[in-house]
Amino acid sequence: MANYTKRDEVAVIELNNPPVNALSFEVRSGLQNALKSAIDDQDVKCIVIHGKGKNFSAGADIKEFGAGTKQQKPWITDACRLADESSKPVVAAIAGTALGGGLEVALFCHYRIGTPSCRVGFPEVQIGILPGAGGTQRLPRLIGVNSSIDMITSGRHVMAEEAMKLGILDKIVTEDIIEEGVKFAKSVVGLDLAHRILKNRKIEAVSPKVFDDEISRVKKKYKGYIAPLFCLKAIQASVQLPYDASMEQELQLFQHLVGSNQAKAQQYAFFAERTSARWQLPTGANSQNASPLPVKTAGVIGAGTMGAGIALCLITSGIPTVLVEQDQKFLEKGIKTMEGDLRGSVALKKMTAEQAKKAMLILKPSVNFEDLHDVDLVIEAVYENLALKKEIFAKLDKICQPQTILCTNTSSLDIDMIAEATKRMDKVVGTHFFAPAYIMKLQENVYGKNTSAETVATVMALGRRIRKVPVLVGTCESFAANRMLHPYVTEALYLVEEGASPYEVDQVLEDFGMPMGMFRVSDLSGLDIGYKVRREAAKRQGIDLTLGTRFVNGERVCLLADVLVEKGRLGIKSGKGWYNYGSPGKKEAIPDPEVLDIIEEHCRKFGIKKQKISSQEILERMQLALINEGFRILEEGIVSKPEDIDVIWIYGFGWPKYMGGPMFYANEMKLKNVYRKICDFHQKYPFSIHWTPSKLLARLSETDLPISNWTSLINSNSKL
Ligand SMILES: CCCCCCCC/C=C\C=C\CC(=O)SCCNC(=O)CCNC(=O)[C@H](O)C(C)(C)COP(=O)(O)OP(=O)(O)OC[C@H]1O[C@@H](n2cnc3c(N)ncnc32)[C@H](O)[C@@H]1OP(=O)(O)O
Repeated sequence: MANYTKRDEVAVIELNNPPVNALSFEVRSGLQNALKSAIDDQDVKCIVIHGKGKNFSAGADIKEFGAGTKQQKPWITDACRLADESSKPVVAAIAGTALGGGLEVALFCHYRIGTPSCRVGFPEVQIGILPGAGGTQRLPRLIGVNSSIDMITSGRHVMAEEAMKLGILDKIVTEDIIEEGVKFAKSVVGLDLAHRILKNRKIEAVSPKVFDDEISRVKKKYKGYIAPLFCLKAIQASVQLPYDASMEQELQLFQHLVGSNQAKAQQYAFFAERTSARWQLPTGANSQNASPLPVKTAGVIGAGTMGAGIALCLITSGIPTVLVEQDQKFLEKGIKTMEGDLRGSVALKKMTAEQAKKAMLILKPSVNFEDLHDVDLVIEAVYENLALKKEIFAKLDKICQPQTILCTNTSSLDIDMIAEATKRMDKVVGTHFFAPAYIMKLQENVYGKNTSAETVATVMALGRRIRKVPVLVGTCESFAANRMLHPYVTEALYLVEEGASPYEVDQVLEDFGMPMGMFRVSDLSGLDIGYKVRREAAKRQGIDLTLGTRFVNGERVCLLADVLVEKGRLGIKSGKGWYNYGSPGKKEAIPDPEVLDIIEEHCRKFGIKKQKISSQEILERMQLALINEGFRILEEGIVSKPEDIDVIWIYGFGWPKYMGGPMFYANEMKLKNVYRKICDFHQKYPFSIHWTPSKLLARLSETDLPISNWTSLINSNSKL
């Protein structure tokens, strides 16, 4: 709803829908009625609109765009048209965020003032739609076409200072926002409002070439996403058509997008991220009843690629950090990497040179473990070796304060075994970052059997603070993220053995929307890593893995990647892997006939008959293999809800948001179809353990219920 009060001759309208004042039906009706009252009231000379609590408004209520619901009238435009027509000045007083429809409300006002920390923006593209209440028409009239294209197609939030420079804000105020709003509104009473009404403003002439260039840029930058292209169409309409006609065009484009599959998937992804922040432990402790410990200072052990990246996340979030390496030379190398990454961020305008400098000032590089004595939390990021990690944790247990939380960045080792090296098993937890740690958003937090709720709450809160998307998972071999990768990678290798080329497989995945095909990713990570991991794992089981091995414990294996390694093809670092890169370190991946010969030779050796495999089969086998593993992970309680898996794939491996994530994808395919196809593959490939259908999937597929119901069904266990 919207509250209406008066302060002398000033009407104050408060958007009231906590926590973010989303513009639900009640708020829109309330705003319309309040504006009407203020305009009709002879004593009112000016009007201020503000948001209750910390935010002005986060825009339209996204839940109202859900499948099948039509937004009830009044729409934002209906409510705000009154402001356009008002002869009394209307001022938007912005604290916190004014996003999407929230900013559109503000653009209907004659003036906008904001606090120094306020943010404005049109993030609609991120949920698959466009600003549908005149944003694409009014912003270009206020700040010009080029800046509008940037803001609307990127969806980025613009901070107060930049908003002021662009002309979105008329003033930045430092005192109480309502008081300032009232003061400002009084000061503009009697001034001519004609030029303050945005719909009346002339729009600059822009050549069609600008839009042609922008279409090419957007297609490349936001590959596969349709919303940014629709935004461009709407902005172009603002240039080409009179206001009323282009508003109509904006609405039509909006309506098309709002019913699209991409919008459905992206909005699902928006809420999945928030759902996955609501964690729960098997003990019943959860994000509602556990409190995080304060993290004022942190430590990182290991200044390699991962350690340096993690330290960078911490210092750029304002957390003073001690970075410990055992060797001065490695430490210096790590610092150089960090400085280089910061320079990159400055060049990309993600931060100022001043901010980068400030970040480095709170880094304390050290070769002395004792320097970790007073930090609140330590993240160990040395290489994957259980004995080494145990040794480090035993040492940390002695050096650090009793309340200090000890985290490991292990991607596969048993958290409980690491914790056993300490006398504080409740304070040991996995914080698994993804390479490059400074860039990738996923933080897979792993609890062990003794990890306390307080510890989990602390690392989940830390994740958000350092701008990551934290997801909580339980302990199992490779945890949730990498465990799901295993069948995906394995199936890709089988497909290549059976007749698809690595380049066809990659093309299919990239056409689907993955940022890189599986074979390109392997080249980037280095094929030798998998080679070593496979050999060590086999050794632990007493198996001697050779290039002649075809089965391990009755399961088919394909060691084609190892054949490449033994030929010196380690990936990008050696200039050759699945692709040819010309020379080591170069990034351009060129398909290599030599690799096709190696595959040919491998297949001849084992008598494998090659056949034509369709793109559809490639996609289905790779996606369904990982989806089946996802259901097993869910079934075992390693994650507590399907959204966790989708968030992991979106933020850890670049699954396109417009496809929602693998569990959402399965939901869209209908589980009975997913299950049937998995059963078919199981029958066809009995020696691939990953095709054994998940029992949970089998049971859920009988219910035909949508993904939003799976968690309660799993928890209640009633119908399963
Ligand atoms: C079909 C017929 C056509 C009808 C024509 C209609 C014409 C349409 C006209 C206008 C259309 C406008 C489009 C929009 O405005 S779409 C919304 C655009 N805004 C956004 O995308 C902003 C989304 N929100 C955020 O980015 C963040 O929430 C932020 C505001 C930055 C606050 O972040 P933070 O403090 O971290 O808090 P949370 O993200 O955890 O959010 C708190 C809870 O609030 C829920 N939330 C947030 N925003 C919305 C929203 N816009 N709608 C509904 N709910 C929202 C969020 O889910 C959290 O909920 P919970 O605690 O339950 O998880």
